[in-house]
Amino acid sequence: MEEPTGRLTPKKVAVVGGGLVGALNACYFAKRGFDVEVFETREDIRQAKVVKGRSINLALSHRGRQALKHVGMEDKIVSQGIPMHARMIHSPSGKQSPIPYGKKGQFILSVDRANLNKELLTEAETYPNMKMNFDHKLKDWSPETGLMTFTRLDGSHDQIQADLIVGCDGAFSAIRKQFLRRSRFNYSQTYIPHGYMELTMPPVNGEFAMKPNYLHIWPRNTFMMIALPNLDKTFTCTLFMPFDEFEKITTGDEVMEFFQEYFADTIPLIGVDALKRDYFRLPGLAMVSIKCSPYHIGDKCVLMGDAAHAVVPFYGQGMNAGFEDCIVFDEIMEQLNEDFSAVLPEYSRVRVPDDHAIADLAMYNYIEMRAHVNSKWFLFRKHLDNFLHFLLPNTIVPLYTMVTFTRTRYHKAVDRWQWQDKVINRGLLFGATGAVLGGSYLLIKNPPDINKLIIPTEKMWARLMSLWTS
Ligand SMILES: Cc1cc2nc3c(=O)[nH]c(=O)nc-3n(C[C@H](O)[C@H](O)[C@H](O)COP(=O)(O)OP(=O)(O)OC[C@H]3O[C@@H](n4cnc5c(N)ncnc54)[C@H](O)[C@@H]3O)c2cc1C
Ligand SMILES: COc1ccc2c(c1)CN(c1nc(C(=O)N(C)c3cc(Cl)c(F)cc3C(=O)O)c(Cl)s1)C2
Repeated sequence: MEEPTGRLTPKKVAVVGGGLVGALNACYFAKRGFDVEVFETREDIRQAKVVKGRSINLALSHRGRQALKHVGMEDKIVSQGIPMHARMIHSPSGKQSPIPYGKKGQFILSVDRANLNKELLTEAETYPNMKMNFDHKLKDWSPETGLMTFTRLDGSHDQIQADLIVGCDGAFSAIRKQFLRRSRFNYSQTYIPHGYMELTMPPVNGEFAMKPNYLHIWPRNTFMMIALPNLDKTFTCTLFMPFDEFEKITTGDEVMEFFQEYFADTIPLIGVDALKRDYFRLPGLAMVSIKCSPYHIGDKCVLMGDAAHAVVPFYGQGMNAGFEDCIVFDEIMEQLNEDFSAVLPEYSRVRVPDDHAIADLAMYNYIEMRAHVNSKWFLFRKHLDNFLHFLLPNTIVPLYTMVTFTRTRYHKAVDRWQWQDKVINRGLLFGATGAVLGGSYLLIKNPPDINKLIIPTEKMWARLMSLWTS
């Protein structure tokens, strides 16, 4: 808009949703000099006693760190996180096997969700061209005029106009509702049959109950638990289980039977009374996968974060992907001179394939882990990945390495992984064929003395199998 002085007044950007992505996005737009207003339905969480979150802690990896770095927040957030250099796989017998995430110095971070959100809100408020509006729930908005209607706790309404509306209002986005009414808007939503429940593992004599710099995993096919460390020396354990299994456990004794069968080593660490009490504190929570396209309407509105792509957490990438949305959008703003009519369609064109790829990957990993992954298979696959990467570092890069430790576009990481899988499978096939052919040739050329062959006895097989399953 042109002021009487001829000076251009900054365009107004409304960020709807002051969660992790909204708070970070507010910093990105404010840094560019826009007049930014954040509208968040909750009260200011920095004043709240308890913050109800979807997960108490999260894994922050490269993509998320790069996004934080762009607004000068990486060092502060990393300093408040706990490095996890490896996974620690817990077998049913309680055996613990570490698998490094990569080379020395390659680690992911366990960060506290509420603290991260608070830090980002506080950083956003340091910009003079920023206005925070808590207790503002978006009820409706018009794609034609950009007029938004917010309701307050006291029942009053606010009507707000903006040049650009950025929908960061999460998986059940109110902004996205207007998209659903439009022709050629694609939308899919899948609830998975598993739910999750968080349990706390307290310190033992003031120290972590388990080794702290690991992402602890108890892979049990249908069931799985993971544990991430917190700065207060507790672990937040997240139990993943089908809802119909959650519903079968109705008494404290049944909780104990279940944990004795699947997660016996955690019982003394979480505590019997705490398990019996906390298991019934909240029901298992649902996990949904949402994909949609395009992410924009005209030059007026764009969706980012879970509002655009809610993913199941089985790659630890939801927040990292949402944070990366902010960098990608900002890079396109730079390329196209902040011309919203060009930036928004280009953002959809570039970002939709990548966010859909990570949504598919996370769902694939959920199905894979539910079906095939127990502790032995998990160990085998990760060691195989790391071995092949060691052998052919520039040819075989594990998928999780590309996803977690690089900014390789998600869809290109999937393409590369599918190519690698073909190469490995062909290699294994040729290798096996070669071994069979070579072995047969040698057997024909030099037949063995049948009397000297060691035929495994029943007892030997039993011993072998007991070793394998222990
Ligand atoms: C169990 C679990 C584990 C996870 N682990 C990881 C992990 O390890 N690593 C990772 O990267 N990601 C993880 N995630 C995903 C991550 O939590 C989300 O991707 C991330 O929170 C998305 O941030 P967001 O800001 O887009 O949405 P949200 O965090 O949902 O924030 C949306 C905000 O919008 C506000 N809002 C909603 N509706 C309105 C409205 N109508 N008007 C105004 N405001 C509104 C909400 O109050 C909220 O503050 C996990 C998720 C779950 C469920
Ligand atoms: C707070 O709640 C949650 C819930 C789930 C997750 C996280 C935090 C953090 N998560 C991470 N996943 C990866 C990963 O790439 N893969 C393939 C894995 C996937 C699963 Cl399911 C797993 F158990 C281990 C790995 C692993 O490789 O360690 C990371 Cl790397 S971090 C999953």
